[in-house]
Amino acid sequence: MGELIIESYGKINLTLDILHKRKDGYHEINSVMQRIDLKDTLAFKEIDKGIIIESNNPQVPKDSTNLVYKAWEKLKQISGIDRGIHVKIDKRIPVAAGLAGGSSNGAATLQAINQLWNLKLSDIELMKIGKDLGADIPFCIMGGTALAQGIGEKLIKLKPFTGKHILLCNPGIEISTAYAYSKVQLGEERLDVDKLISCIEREDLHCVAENLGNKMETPIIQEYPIIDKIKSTMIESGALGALMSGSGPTVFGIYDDEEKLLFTKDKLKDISKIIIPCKTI
Ligand SMILES: C[C@](O)(CO)[C@H](O)COP(=O)(O)OP(=O)(O)OC[C@H]1O[C@@H](n2ccc(N)nc2=O)[C@H](O)[C@@H]1O
Ligand SMILES: Nc1ncnc2c1ncn2[C@@H]1O[C@H](COP(=O)(O)OP(=O)(O)OP(=O)(O)O)[C@@H](O)[C@H]1O
Repeated sequence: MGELIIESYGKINLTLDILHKRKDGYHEINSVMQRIDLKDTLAFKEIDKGIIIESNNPQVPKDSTNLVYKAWEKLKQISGIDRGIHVKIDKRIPVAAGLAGGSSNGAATLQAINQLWNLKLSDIELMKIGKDLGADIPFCIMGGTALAQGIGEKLIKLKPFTGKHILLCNPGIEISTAYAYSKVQLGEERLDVDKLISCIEREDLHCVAENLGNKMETPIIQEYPIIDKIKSTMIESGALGALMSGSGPTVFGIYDDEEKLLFTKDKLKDISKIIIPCKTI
């Protein structure tokens, strides 16, 4: 039996407003999410029973806490099919970095098993199933550019914002998503998400870069000032805008010019080891 290869893409949040905390502990958000071409590659092979997870990155859990495991378990339960799977994760997306690496692997697994077991579930159905495993999974299935509301599962497709030069820089700290949410100051002040959407609709890159925002950024920077240092280095070296993505700590810079991106890459070398150029897709 051959392998089924699925590419598992990361995301950035161009804007992330956090509205309030719900009774179930989750937060309502208003966020523009964007797929990037930084990806893990997952290779799936059917086996008789159980699940075996392998990865080139030792930070990736191999047990039931892996979203790949959770996706397999959920589809077994829904379909009544009890077949095994062997998954090799070639990890390139930094772990616990605000880039939805785990969620994206979970989404890829739902899509892979849907094919392997011939379940004929639509993307909408997979998104509904995925939402209970992780709030970012529905977007990882949809991809592109989208407005995400609710806990992140209510998605509205936006005009594609593709081919933009992005530089990612991760200071090598892991931040748990639950922790980042717990640090947010909930208040009346709102980010202008509509403005950002209008910039995307007009294909105005400068306008997008000027209207980036993330409610998690200030409290996380208070704890990890290096994030601010990365942002200012990007801006001083020619980025149009820079922001922490999701729950952090990865910072992304937006560029209109690849030369400036490469110049920044050089400037960041002394601050961080993880510097990744990519593009929006
Ligand atoms: C920060 C973002 O990446 C922005 O896109 C997402 O909201 C996080 O999505 P995720 O990592 O898929 O989150 P989950 O794995 O579902 O949740 C992890 C934890 O984050 C918190 N959480 C998550 C999503 C949300 N809308 N509100 C929350 O309060 C909850 O404490 C939850 O227990
Ligand atoms: N397939 C996976 N790849 C990486 N981490 C995973 C995976 N499955 C579960 N995890 C766990 O999830 C935690 C968060 O990792 P992940 O890379 O998803 O963070 P993130 O990019 O901040 O995600 P998000 O933006 O969705 O909050 C890790 O600490 C890890 O233990």
